[in-house]
Amino acid sequence: MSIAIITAPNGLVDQPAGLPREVVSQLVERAAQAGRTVAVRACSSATEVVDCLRQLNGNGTEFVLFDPGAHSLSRSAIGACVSRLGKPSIEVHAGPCPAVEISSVADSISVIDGYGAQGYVLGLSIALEYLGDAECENRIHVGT
Ligand SMILES: O=C1C[C@@](O)(C(=O)O)C[C@@H](O)[C@@H]1O
Repeated sequence: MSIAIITAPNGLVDQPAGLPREVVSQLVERAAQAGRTVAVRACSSATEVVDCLRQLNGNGTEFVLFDPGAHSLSRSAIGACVSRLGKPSIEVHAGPCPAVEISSVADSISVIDGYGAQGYVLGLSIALEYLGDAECENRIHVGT
């Protein structure tokens, strides 16, 4: 029932750990509207990202948004880890990212880069649509 969001160390400029509080609120609210939950993990090292990904096995996570960080070696290790998970995923980068190793990751839906923390909000919309919730959400009308 849930979407895992894993951020990398220094994934956002001027934001050493994790996502801004208002972005987390947007993510939680948007997922809740669609009857889902988000689990946001701010990692402080590539090892932690890998550990987080491993913990997603069999815990009900349906979709993964993740930032593999800057280091190319750890990026490929993280890419392999996501591939092994076998869950649909989107790689999110705050800034433009030249290397897209994730294109080789099984079940990868997309790569989002250059939208800062809002990239996760965009990623969540894509994830919810992919999981088939967008239609259900549109059945709720507030106002006219
Ligand atoms: O957008 C970026 C830049 C980056 O990809 C880099 O190569 O430095 C590292 C990512 O963690 C971050 O999200």
